[in-house]
This record gives sequence, C-alpha cells and structure tokens, in this order.
Amino acid sequence: MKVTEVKHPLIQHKLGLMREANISTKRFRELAREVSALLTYEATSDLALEDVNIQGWSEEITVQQIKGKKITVVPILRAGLGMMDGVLEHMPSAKISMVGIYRDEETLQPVPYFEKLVNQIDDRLALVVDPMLATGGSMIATLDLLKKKGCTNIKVLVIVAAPEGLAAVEAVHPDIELYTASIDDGLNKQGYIMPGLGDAGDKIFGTK
Ligand SMILES: O=P(O)(O)OC[C@H]1O[C@H](OP(=O)(O)OP(=O)(O)O)[C@H](O)[C@@H]1O
Ligand SMILES: O=c1cc[nH]c(=O)[nH]1
Ligand SMILES: [Mg+2]
Repeated sequence: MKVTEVKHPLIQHKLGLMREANISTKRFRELAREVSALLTYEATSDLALEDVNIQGWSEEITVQQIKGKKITVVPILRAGLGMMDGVLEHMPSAKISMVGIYRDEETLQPVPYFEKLVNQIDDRLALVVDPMLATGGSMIATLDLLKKKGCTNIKVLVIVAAPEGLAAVEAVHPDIELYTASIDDGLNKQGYIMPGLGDAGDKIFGTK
C-alpha cells in the first residue's frame, strides 16, 4: 500500500490547530475542510492530462484538461461529511457516493447502516474520505463494499491515521493509495487515536 504522510507546512499548521482541546465546532469544521482540500491537491497530483483544442482569445490553441474526469467522492458517514466540501473545492462536479458506517463503541467493530453509490462506480476513481483511521475496521468495510461493486481505482484521504489501522488496511487492501496529514502514535485502550483529535464526528456535528 502506498502511504503518503503529507508534510506540507500549511497542512501541519492546520492539523496542529485542530488538536487544541477547546476548539469550537465552527473552527474544527473549517479546518477539516481546509486540510481536506490540501490533501486532495496532493492526492490528485498524478491525474492524467490530455490535450484539447479550444478557441483562445486570438486563435485556436491547445490546452490541457484532466482526462476522463470521472471521479466519485465517498464520505464515510458521519465524520467523512466534514471532509467532503474540501474535496469538492477542487473538483466541484464530482459525484458523491455515501457510505454509512459507525464503529460499535464496545466491540470497535464497524456497523454498516447506509449505502447510496453512484451508477457505474466501477468506471470511476473513488476518493474515500474519513477524518480518522483508527483500527481500520470502518475503512476496510468501505473498501470491501466498493470493490464488490467493481471499483478498482481507489484513493483514501484521512486526516489522522493510527499505525494499527494502516497495517490492518494494508493486510487486506495492499493496492490502495492512502494520503494522511499525520501518522500518529497509536490507539489507546478505548480505540482512540493518540494524540489524535478525539471524536471527530462529535466535533464536526457538535454532538457529545
Ligand atoms: O478505524 P475505526 O476503528 O473503524 O474507527 C474510525 C471510524 O470511527 C469514526 O466514526 P464513528 O464510528 O465515530 O462514527 P461517526 O462518524 O458517525 O461519528 C471515524 O470517523 C471513522 O469512521
Ligand atoms: O480517535 C478516534 C477513533 C475513532 N473515531 C474518532 O472519531 N476518533
Ligand atoms: Mg464519532
């Protein structure tokens, strides 16, 4: 699995701000969106371009455009929704595929509860977004689902990843490319990422 920890100063600065204990819902949301936009910039740096002829201001010219442009953003509900707008800043026409999965607080096992994917998802690059990769269970369940639907071109964007979650995803989905703002120290006894961000879904939605 290709894992990229994006060390760009803007990302590291914004991630540091997200870790502050008393951050407001508004600020956490803003920063999640901003970090997601920057991760998207990095994750799409290898998209193929093609030459296209257009009418320029004085003559016909050849410009470059992204080839195919078939992308679907896949937020893992709920917290993944906090990253969606940041991704869409760079690709406003992308289709959205929703996957609802929560992690059982006792067993830490993923519990799927919703699924609405775009048609012909097998034809698209899927950008899966979730701020937290902890045990990896929720991400593995999402990747299993996308592959079952025929998706072969998948990239994952997470704001914070635990080494345990990365190893778990790698073991089952070694073909995936993953971009993260930070590989943190590891999981605590409750399965939270340390130092992490706390409960990202609660922080984005203002629930406690
Ligand atoms: O890697 P894992 O151990 O599976 O944990 C990570 C998952 O936990 C969080 O979601 P949560 O279950 O809190 O749901 P929410 O987004 O609705 O708050 C997070 O957004 C991931 O989806
Ligand atoms: O640290 C963690 C782990 C799972 N889900 C979160 O929101 N935070
Ligand atoms: Mg949550």
